[in-house]
Amino acid sequence: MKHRPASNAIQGDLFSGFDSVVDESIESRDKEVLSMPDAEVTFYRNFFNQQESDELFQTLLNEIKWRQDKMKIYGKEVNLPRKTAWYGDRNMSYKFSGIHLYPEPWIPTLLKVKDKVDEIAKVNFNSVLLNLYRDGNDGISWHTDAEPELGKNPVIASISLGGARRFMFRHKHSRDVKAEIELIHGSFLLMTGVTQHFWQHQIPKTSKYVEPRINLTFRVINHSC
Ligand SMILES: O=C(O)CCC(=O)C(=O)O
Ligand SMILES: [Fe+2]
Repeated sequence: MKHRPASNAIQGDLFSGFDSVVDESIESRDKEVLSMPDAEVTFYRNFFNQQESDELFQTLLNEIKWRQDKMKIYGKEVNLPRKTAWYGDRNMSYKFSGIHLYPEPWIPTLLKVKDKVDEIAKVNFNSVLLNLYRDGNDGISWHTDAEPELGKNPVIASISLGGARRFMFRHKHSRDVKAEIELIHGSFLLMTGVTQHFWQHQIPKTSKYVEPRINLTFRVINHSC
């Protein structure tokens, strides 16, 4: 499977409405600091090389216990438009609607990814949420990653594998302030600081043909029992 296009990692201008998109004075050639107000967002486009990314995608597709979760819309239960999974430390649980949820235990492939992500983010992540977008009908609608369990300024470390998808940001106080990046195979997007206070994000559905995509968002969940 070939996922990485030669050059169009970011389509056209990364952002509309900002003069300077990428801070080029940064130490690593592969590290791009996005110029967004009220945010700390860094993008590493070649975090994993093509071969590593291909292998990771296949292994995770086969080994993760993908679940079809449901959500309530106007009182009606419908399938989430993606498959999901949650892995993490055993001593951790997450209370949701009065019930305790426990993560699946880490598997070696996830721990390998976690080590590399921990090192760059300088965080010891204790859980990862995985999303499988089977095709363009799958997506995730506008939200922030701001559950109380994630603490005041959550660090969200997001790895993308498989078909590239648009990742859109909109400012919570002025919705016409927007940003967008294409999350390509093997890339790493790191959101820190006050980002979740000011910006929502989404992966829009698309009628264009897109390859399946796996996303991993590493998180630190403070609540434990
Ligand atoms: O798939 C992505 O890149 C984003 C997923 C996401 O925002 C989430 O799981 O909270
Ligand atoms: Fe999110």
